Amino acid sequence: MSSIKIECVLRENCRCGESPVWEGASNSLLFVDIPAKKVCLWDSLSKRVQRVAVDAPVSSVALRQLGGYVATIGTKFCALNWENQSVSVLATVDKEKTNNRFNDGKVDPAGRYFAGTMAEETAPAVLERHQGSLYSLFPDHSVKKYFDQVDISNGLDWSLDHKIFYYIDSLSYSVDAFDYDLQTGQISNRRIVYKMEKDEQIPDGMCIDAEGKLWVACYNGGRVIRLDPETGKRLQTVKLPVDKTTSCCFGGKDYSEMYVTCARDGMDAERLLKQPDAGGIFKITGLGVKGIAPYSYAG
Ligand SMILES: O=C(O)[C@H](O)[C@@H](O)[C@H](O)[C@H](O)CO
Ligand SMILES: [Zn+2]
Repeated sequence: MSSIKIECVLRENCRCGESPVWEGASNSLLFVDIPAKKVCLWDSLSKRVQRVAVDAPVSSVALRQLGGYVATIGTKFCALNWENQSVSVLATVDKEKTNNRFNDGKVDPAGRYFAGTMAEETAPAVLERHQGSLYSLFPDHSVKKYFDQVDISNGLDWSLDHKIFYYIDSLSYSVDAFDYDLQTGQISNRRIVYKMEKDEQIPDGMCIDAEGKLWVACYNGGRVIRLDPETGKRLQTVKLPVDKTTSCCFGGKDYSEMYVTCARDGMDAERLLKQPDAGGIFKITGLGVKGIAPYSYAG
């Protein structure tokens, strides 16, 4: 057995930390704090953080082949120039839904930026139902809409052979799979691969490991779980010292470390006293499995 170590590497006090992405070229972790409207870049060597403020909730961030990053800000797919901190809009969705915003997003193996929307919450997981949709931004900046009726669009990733797209609508309490056509970006044949158990609470962000197994952050469950999408079985549970674990990614040397984001919003003063690292960035080592490098947006 490997010995698992969990460490809060950055006490960022995020209201809702999300979208951790490892940037190998800079040995850094990118992430967002959605309601705080900021994108952060934590240098794992110097331990320093750079922060860029934007003008609306920023729900995901990803690498861009041209340099800089892309991010979902409000209901816009945007390019983010890190050097001069400027944002340019690539496309806008849900124009008629004024209370909507983007939520989780990730780039597919062909360089398309997938992200879904949701109604803005009045409290964690309290919102008008069925307002969200799933979209992708193609490299030519055109937008494809896949489906609507989503509650909280979350965790997404692709199988190692790129033939399956994994997706979470949080309030369905399940992890779903679709057949994926990498050439066209089409999805089909939705099915459930895992149903959350009660104490696992709300499924949130997700990533795949180098063995094709899924890691799901459990919001209010204070853990990440490892799932076998082929058998539908949970293989492992790793508990963290914070309840509101929101997302996870692999990073570090050879992608052998896992980074986990979490939230403070929705915790009362007493809970916050017991969980002083809530809103921080956690590093898990000793998992004995590696991840894969993130894909970069191709437009
Ligand atoms: O980051 C997200 O996915 C949502 O924006 C968050 O608000 C919470 O994770 C959600 O409330 C949990 O269901
Ligand atoms: Zn999320």
